[in-house]
Formats: sequence, structure tokens, C-alpha cells
Amino acid sequence: MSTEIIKQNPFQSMIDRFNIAADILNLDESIKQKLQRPEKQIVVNFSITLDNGTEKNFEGYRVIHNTALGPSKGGIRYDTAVNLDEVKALAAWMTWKSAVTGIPFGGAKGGIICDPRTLSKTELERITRAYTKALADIFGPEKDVPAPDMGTGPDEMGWLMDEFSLVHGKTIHAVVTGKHLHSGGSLGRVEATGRGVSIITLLALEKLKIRPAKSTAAIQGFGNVGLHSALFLYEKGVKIVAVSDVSEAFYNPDGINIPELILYYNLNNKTIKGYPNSVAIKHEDLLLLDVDVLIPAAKEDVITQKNAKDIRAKIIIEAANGPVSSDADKILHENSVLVVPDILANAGGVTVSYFEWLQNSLLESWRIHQINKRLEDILEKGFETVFRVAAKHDVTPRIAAYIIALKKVAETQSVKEVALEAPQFKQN
Ligand SMILES: NC(=O)C1=CN([C@@H]2O[C@H](COP(=O)(O)OP(=O)(O)OC[C@H]3O[C@@H](n4cnc5c(N)ncnc54)[C@H](O)[C@@H]3O)[C@@H](O)[C@H]2O)C=CC1
Ligand SMILES: O=C(O)CCC(=O)C(=O)O
Repeated sequence: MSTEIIKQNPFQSMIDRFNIAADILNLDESIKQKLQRPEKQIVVNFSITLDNGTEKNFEGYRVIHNTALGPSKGGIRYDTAVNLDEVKALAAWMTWKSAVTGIPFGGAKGGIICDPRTLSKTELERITRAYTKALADIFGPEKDVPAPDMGTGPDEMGWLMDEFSLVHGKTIHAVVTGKHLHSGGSLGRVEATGRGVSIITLLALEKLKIRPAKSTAAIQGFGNVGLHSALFLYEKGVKIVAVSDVSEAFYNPDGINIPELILYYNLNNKTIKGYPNSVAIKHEDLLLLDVDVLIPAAKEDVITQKNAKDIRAKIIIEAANGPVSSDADKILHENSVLVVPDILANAGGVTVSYFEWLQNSLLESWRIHQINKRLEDILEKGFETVFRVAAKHDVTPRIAAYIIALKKVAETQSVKEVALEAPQFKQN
């Protein structure tokens, strides 16, 4: 019999945590059912002409999980592993993330099954425009507002904004966030998720009374989130001893010079492969290093029942969405590993996306220090609230974050439903 543990479904991980928090809140069964399921799941198929002249079909998704707190918000992922269950989980996490941080948005997520590394820029543009056209009735500044996620960035968001504007016959900046500045983007959005991760990491270190300048960290993933998390923590004196991307993982006990690594990455087609000043290690071993902070910043389910017992980090900051599966939660808790959950730890991105959406809607342009200060205030407040609720209910920070989010969304959803059911009186 195989001893291989089956990879946990990220949607199931979301539901497992949801159920624990819902039971503590004593949530009504009907509202529980409603909040577990997405409001809408859309599958689109479209084809584009590749650069070599052939036609290729692509499948894409957009899942709107919940809109009780506001227009749905969430990134679009380009990856070969994209599937509906993954997008459903990511969409629900967006709902809880906005609720925990007090951002007036609901949750959504999208994705296209493709490998962006093998597609040219013009092919990516055609894919993005075709996907946008197929979803032109779903997106909208007051309806559903996409943003970047794995495999996408300001280019894709700019094309989406342009295509949506073409369909609607006018320029509509606020339909998407994470755009280039010249397309109506906000200062600070590119680095916002990593900045948020660093703010949360420093707060977690403080909780365990570890001085940043005496601490060590390992970071999995060196894309938008991993790179900026590494840079900001390096600037605060944290010694980053290991980093990885999909091509390579490496270790340097004396600490990696992150600005130098970023220079190397930019000169080498956005990969860290072959960086000289360190020792190559196995990808999976990065997660098991004896460090103060482990920052998974790549993808879901990298810490599971299989390796959780071997984790030696004191703190895990979930920079990625869903890097720890629910079957690993108990093991980590029993081993006193402090896990700061994704729906708080990586909320810096959606927070500055909210600022971008506000600036677009108000035709304003904010200064960077104003943006960073507001971001810091929101995340500090989120962190304090999560840890206060965790202490009150004697639960992990993750379950505390779910309690806060579910309570807020359930209350708003219930009020809306009562209003819908109320008899309509005719006015004279
Ligand atoms: N971009 C954003 O603003 C936000 C992203 N996130 C989450 O953060 C995570 C990363 O997203 P981005 O940085 O935007 O994506 P990205 O596409 O910019 O970077 C992903 C990185 O992960 C690496 N990677 C992939 N598989 C790996 C593996 N097996 N081992 C090691 N590294 C691996 C890639 O090589 C790349 O360096 C995702 O879970 C995403 O949902 C969360 C909040 C906001
Ligand atoms: O910036 C946003 O609106 C959403 C970013 C995102 O997809 C996420 O937080 O997972």
C-alpha cells in the first residue's frame, strides 16, 4: 500500500477552518450553508491565435464567493494547475481577508489554465483580452474588481482595464487594481503584499520577544510576494538564510544579500537559478530549516500532515494563500509553532488595491507615505484584533481570524436577507 498522503483539497481546508469558527459562533445552519458556497461560479472557454498562427483554446474561471460586504474583489491567476476547487477556495479566502482587515469588499478569484512562462507577451495580451471580453458583464467597479495573483501583474491588469473600457465605450480605471501607474495604478501596490508580510512578521517577532536584528528567516517563492517580503525584512535587519523559486532553492547561513539577489534576478530573466553566493538545497528542505521565521510565498498545501511535524521554525507567516493545509494545523499548534494565517498575513495587497480603487473612483492620486501609513495602521489593527480574539476564545490566530470574518459577513448577510423577506408596503 502506498504511504503517500493525498494532497488536501484547498477548498476542503477552507471548509474545515470555517466549520470550527462557525461552531464557536453558533452560526445558524442556513447561513452556514450560504457562506460556504460561492454566489457564482463562471467557467469560460475561449480561443486565441498563437504567434505561430495556430488557434488554441483556453479554459478560465471566475468565482464570486460573497458580496455581503461590498463588490467582490480578488486576483486572477495564470498557472497550469488552476482548477475550480482551487479558485473557489481562493475566492472564499478573499471574502474572509477583506472582512478581517475591514476592507469594504466581498471575495472573488479568477484563473486561466496556462503556463505564462511559455507564452509570449502578445499571446498573454490576447488571452487576457479574450478572458475579459468573456467576463465583461461580470466585472465592474461596483460589481467585481479583479487584481493580480500568481503569474499575473500590472501588464495583464492594464490590458484588462483597456479591454473592459473598449467593451463599455469609455475609460473605466476602477474596474481592476494592480495596474501600471500610467494606466491609473497606485503607488505602492506592486510591493504592497510583501510590505504587509514584513509588517506582520515584525509584529509576530515582537510577540515572541525576538529582535529582528537577531532573527533568521527562510522564504519559499521569489515572485512578487516573496521578493518584496525578503527585501523589506532584509532592510529591517532580519537575516534571510534561504530562498527558493520554482527552479532552485538555496541556503547561506551567513545571510543572503537580498538587494544583490534582486539585481541578479532582474538580469537573469526573473529567476534566481544559478545565484552564486550560496549552497543549493532541496526545495522541500527549505521548509524544514531551523529558522525563527518561515515564509511560504509560493502556493497552496506546501505544509501538510506529511511534513508539519518536521517544521523547526518558531513562526510561519502565510504570505501565500493556503500554504498550510488544515490537516497540518493541529500538528503545528501542538508543536507551538505560531502560524499567522494568510487572510491576515498577505492582506497588504488587497488593502492597497482598495486604496487604488478609491483613488480611481475619486479621481485622486495619493502620496506613497500616506499609502504606507494607512496600510500599516490597518494591518496593525487587524493583527491586534486577531490576537485579542484568539486569547478570548483560546483558539489559534487562524481560527480567531475566521471568527472575526464570519461574524462580520454573517451579520451583514442576515440583515440583507431579513430586508429582502420584509413585506413591501406601498407608499402613497
Ligand atoms: N500578488 C499579490 O498581490 C498577492 C499574492 N498572494 C499569494 O502569494 C502567492 C505568490 O503570489 P505571487 O508572488 O503574486 O506570484 P508570482 O507568480 O509573482 O511568484 C510565485 C513564485 O513562486 C515560485 N514557485 C512556484 N512554485 C514553487 C515551488 N514549488 N517551490 C518554490 N517556489 C515556487 C515561482 O517560481 C515564483 O518565484 C500566491 O499564493 C498568491 O495567491 C496573496 C496576496 C496578494
Ligand atoms: O489586490 C487584490 O485585490 C487581491 C489580491 C489577491 O488576490 C489576494 O489577496 O489573494
